[in-house]
Amino acid sequence: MNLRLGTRGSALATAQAGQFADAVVAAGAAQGVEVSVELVTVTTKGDVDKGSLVGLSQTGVFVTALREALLADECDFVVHSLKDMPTAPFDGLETVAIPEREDPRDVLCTEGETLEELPHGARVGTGSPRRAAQLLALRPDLEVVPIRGNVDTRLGKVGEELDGVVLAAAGLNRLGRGAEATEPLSVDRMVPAPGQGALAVEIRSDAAPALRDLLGSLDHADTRAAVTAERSALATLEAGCAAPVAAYGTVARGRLTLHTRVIGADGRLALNERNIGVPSEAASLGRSSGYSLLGRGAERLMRSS
Ligand SMILES: NCc1[nH]cc(CCC(=O)O)c1CC(=O)O
Repeated sequence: MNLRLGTRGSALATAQAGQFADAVVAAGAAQGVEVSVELVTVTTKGDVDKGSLVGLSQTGVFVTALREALLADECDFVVHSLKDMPTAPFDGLETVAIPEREDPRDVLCTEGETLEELPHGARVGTGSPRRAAQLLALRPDLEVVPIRGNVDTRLGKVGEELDGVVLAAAGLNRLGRGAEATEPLSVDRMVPAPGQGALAVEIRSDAAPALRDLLGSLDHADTRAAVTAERSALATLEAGCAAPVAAYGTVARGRLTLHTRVIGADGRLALNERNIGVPSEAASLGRSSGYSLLGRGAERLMRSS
């Protein structure tokens, strides 16, 4: 089977596409099918536009061009960072696999100081309202500096105009730069973005059964349940990935635990919900967590940012 995998051209996107392509080839070999995967680079509006990420990402610019290329049969499947995917389903496409999640945590990258050790008023860069608010909750004295750009650009500012940046561990690891993380921030201190560290693999709804089976074999049930709950909380809150909404689910011993956090822009007020359910009802667990937060005033808190 000769397959075309559509990917963005950024270093992170091509790294994760390449790693996933290797996994597809290995899955084929395990099933006795010879598979080759060719990467097809698609340029997205998010790669071109130099404006602020906030607002842009909400409309899923990173994702739309890949989906259009898939619908136009320029490729056979695409891989997205699940974190960047809008929660609304997309007509004509389906998520055939959510592979096992990478490290879901955010990490602080500095010249050696931990978050606690950074000097008073240190400048820490992030373009994410979720990271900014949680940073301020932990260290109200910090100056959070809005930045965007690829991982390389962000890391390059450390020791220059910034004392540190916060990035996703998964992105650094996929780029082979995990050693540049100074301190992983625990999922309780810095609750991750819904879907952080996970990938979503999409195919056309009319894809051949052999392709569907091959890619479907890479689905990881526990990851799928966890991110389904996280994203359903996000959708219930009617928040995009630029909102100060964090959600992290885990499956252990047949139970799905979901921690959802909505936090005001200055970090002084946070609402937390911790809910436990079963993986088969992940979506409803996320929904009830979202509704509880709305009932407790989450909407006003989200508007404050
Ligand atoms: N919004 C950008 C983005 N989308 C996915 C990742 C990498 C990690 C992941 O899969 O969550 C990143 C970079 C980052 O947030 O540091």
